[in-house]
Amino acid sequence: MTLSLTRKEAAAKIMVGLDKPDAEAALQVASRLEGTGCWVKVGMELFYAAGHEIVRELKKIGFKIFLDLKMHDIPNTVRGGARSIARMGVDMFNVHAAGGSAMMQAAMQGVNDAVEAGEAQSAPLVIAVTQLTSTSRETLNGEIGIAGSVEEAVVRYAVLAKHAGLQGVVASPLEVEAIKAACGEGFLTVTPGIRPAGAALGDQARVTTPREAVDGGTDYLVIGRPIVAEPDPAQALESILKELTES
Ligand SMILES: O=C(O)c1cc(=O)[nH]c(=O)n1[C@@H]1O[C@H](COP(=O)(O)O)[C@@H](O)[C@H]1O
Repeated sequence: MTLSLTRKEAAAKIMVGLDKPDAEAALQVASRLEGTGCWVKVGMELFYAAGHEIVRELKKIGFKIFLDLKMHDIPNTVRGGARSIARMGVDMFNVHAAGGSAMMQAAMQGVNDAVEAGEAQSAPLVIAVTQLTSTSRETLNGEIGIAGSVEEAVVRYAVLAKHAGLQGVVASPLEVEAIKAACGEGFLTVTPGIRPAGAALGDQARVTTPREAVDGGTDYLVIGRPIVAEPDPAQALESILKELTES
């Protein structure tokens, strides 16, 4: 089914991955995206270089922020990490489902700790990375040692994340239907592995176009290089929005 979205609806689904080496480069792109209504994602490259300050700057501009640090550690460490993240006032962050349910529950506890102590005004959404979108079935079976299809592995992690109390998962758009069938429509799917027709795949293994991802029922599309590595990021975002608003 082809879903017809307004421009506002389409923009609110897009999370632009600000994968840039420093604050200056990130803010240069962000300034071009200001006012569009899209989210921004701050990942390891930018956060390890520019830390809390870049999060503050992006919030000041008015962006909703997905802090993508993919925590994966013992429960006590993740609980403390989640509390620190919640204090920063981001809207969403992620942990690895492979850390198991005690670790994921600890992330939720860390968020509650911050809210109850009055350190965070509201609780960020917490989502779990299932299988990285760069992972193919060959890698899953042959290197990581998990048998079966990628979809089976993703759904198993999604169910675990749901039972641990998380609000959603990161997966490829190819697995959204199966995740929603197993975890319910309200369980969020955040999907990288988005490539406009003809764009280079790079290291991504499980991909769809923006239109296919939306038609497949995803909640959020994470898009990095097809926007931020283009000479004109605003124009690149516009052409993706155009694709999503045409029925
Ligand atoms: O958690 C993520 O955001 C993530 C999970 C995943 O499985 N695959 C994945 O690509 N990502 C992130 O999504 C972004 C995708 O970027 P592009 O491949 O450049 O569009 C990167 O910032 C990745 O770190």
